[in-house]
Amino acid sequence: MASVLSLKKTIYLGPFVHSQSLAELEICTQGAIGVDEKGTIAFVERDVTEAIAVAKHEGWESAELVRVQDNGFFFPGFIDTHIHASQYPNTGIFGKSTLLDWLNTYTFPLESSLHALSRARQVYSRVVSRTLSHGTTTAAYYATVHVASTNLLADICLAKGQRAFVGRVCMNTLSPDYYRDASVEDAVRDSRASIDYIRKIDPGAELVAPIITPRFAPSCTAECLSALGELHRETGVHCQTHISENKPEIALVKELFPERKSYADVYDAAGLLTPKMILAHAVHLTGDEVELIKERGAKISHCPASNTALTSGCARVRELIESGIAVGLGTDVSGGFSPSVLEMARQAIWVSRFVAMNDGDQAKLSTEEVLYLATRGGAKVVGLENKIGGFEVGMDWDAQMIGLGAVSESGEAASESEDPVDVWGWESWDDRVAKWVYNGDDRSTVAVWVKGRLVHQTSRYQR
Ligand SMILES: O=c1[nH]c(=O)c2nc[nH]c2[nH]1
Repeated sequence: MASVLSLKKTIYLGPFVHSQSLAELEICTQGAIGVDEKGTIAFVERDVTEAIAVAKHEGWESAELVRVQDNGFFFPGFIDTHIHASQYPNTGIFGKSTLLDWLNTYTFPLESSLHALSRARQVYSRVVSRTLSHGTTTAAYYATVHVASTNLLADICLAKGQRAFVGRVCMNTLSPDYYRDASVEDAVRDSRASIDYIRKIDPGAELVAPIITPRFAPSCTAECLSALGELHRETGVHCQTHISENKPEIALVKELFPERKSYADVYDAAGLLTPKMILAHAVHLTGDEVELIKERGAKISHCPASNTALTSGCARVRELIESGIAVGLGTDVSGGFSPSVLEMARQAIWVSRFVAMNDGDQAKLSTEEVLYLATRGGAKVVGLENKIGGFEVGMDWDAQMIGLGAVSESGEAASESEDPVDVWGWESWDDRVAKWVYNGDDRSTVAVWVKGRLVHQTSRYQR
């Protein structure tokens, strides 16, 4: 990793957009954000000229200046709260399967092939580069059961400069012979080995941290879940798993854990339902489970593309948010068909509209709300809400420069660069942002920074 201390003081000039609350998006059309040598935001100025912004801050006279290009704006980096790095080659491949047959047909064979480090290097290098190019500055990754390739994913995140939680997957039952933990002891020993390694390569968890990853209740015995709960208590490391994604899965959990009141109770009994747990999906939770998750302070990753692709169901996100649970967005590659959190924001809007068709208009999520889930909401889910997700003094500069295409008077694109969004010049700023949310893609992401370090740029980016 390039040392963050080698950064230069930089002032980012031009419009910026970020969430102030679930429903409120601040759009500052003439901003100046100063970022120090450690990649931390030192000041945020609104409605200032370039000259005044520089003059106002002693010691910033020779700071580097980065100006917004192409009708664009700075936006906080996206936070993908649930992504299987190991499944990236299968993105878009799911046929007509549903969860349990999808796992056996598509997922386990691919994941098991990543025991080969050469394959793991190829897949993990690509997924980290690809997600960075879509503006994902933080990702909560599932790797595989293999310690060496899981550790390699952490190395790659660190080298490419992506903030990440990296989890070695645990699965000691109902899993194929060729891809499983042989025993509870193995699951714990190998999880611990990966935790120790990741803590060694990034001791202060500046960028990369381990995350304990029981795959889901059907693939872990009660003994295994409890042992991982104990490891969680002992190490203080975050946890991630799946919950209540599809109905046959929920029926299976009932059959496997008859002594437990609910799916959520299975995790609670194991000591895993804590404020550091990220639960993916949560499509079919009962009222009692929502209550329990809220009481325990566990968080939820909403994965709309996956839930539609695998016909799992439509999560009732408004109810989850209103119950007080922190919710973020997850691509869930490769149950989800896209590595883009911007696409998830769109998909979350669509899913909420399908819920609204049954439950009423209050279920609909707005553009502002899904952008909150993609940034500040995600930051809460991974426990970094004081560090990332918005532009505040003291937070890290995890950001993306968004560019939008301009239309010339002749009706042609004003610049040579391919841009999926046409801006005519008469739109309000709210409308520009909406056009990006509905039509933008990685071509709109001109440059990306994590902790002040430039980690991705397109050919459009000029310094
Ligand atoms: O969407 C999902 N992807 C997975 O890999 C998985 N494993 C258990 N449950 C799962 N759900």
